Amino acid sequence: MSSSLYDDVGGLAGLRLLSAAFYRRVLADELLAPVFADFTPTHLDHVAVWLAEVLGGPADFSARLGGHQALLRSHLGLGIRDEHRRRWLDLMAQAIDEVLPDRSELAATLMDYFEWGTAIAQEVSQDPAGTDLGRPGPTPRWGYQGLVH
Ligand code: HEM
Repeated sequence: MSSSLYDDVGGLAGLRLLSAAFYRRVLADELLAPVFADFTPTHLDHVAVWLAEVLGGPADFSARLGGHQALLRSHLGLGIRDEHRRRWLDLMAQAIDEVLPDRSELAATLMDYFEWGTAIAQEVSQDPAGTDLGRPGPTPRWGYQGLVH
């Protein structure tokens, strides 16, 4: 109960498995594959490192991958539509089901984060590449009670 989401998903190894299960689905999906046309395997690893930081693990995305600012910038210009976001969430729910321990509170909490985070990604994606995002603040942290900060 007092453990972090990071521990409960199995740390970075668990998040890599989740990321791989998710992108296997994304790249086979006719709606999302074109959005991810520039996908590279580093993307998979970067998503795992981002999630580790958000879920209470090491702050490596901030330390070596550009932090919150870089995460937001990755989505500029993508023009994500509602149906893209819904499909993204469907595929993530399937990936969670496939690779994470069978714990409904953990899955529900992760999906709360993904509902919140995908809305931000969609909003940012309407702005063109190169838009100045100002100072977005530190990487958000998510726990069993929702947004920590
Ligand atoms: C909580 C929600 C999300 C998280 C945590 C997330 C995470 C990330 C991360 C970490 C990157 C950078 C990858 C890298 O550095 O290589 C990225 C890029 C990207 N994201 Fe997201 N993302 C989210 C939502 C979405 C949604 C809803 C879409 C579209 C439906 C999307 C589409 C993309 C695309 C197309 C890229 C660039 C791909 C590439 O560089 O090959 N993301 N995302």
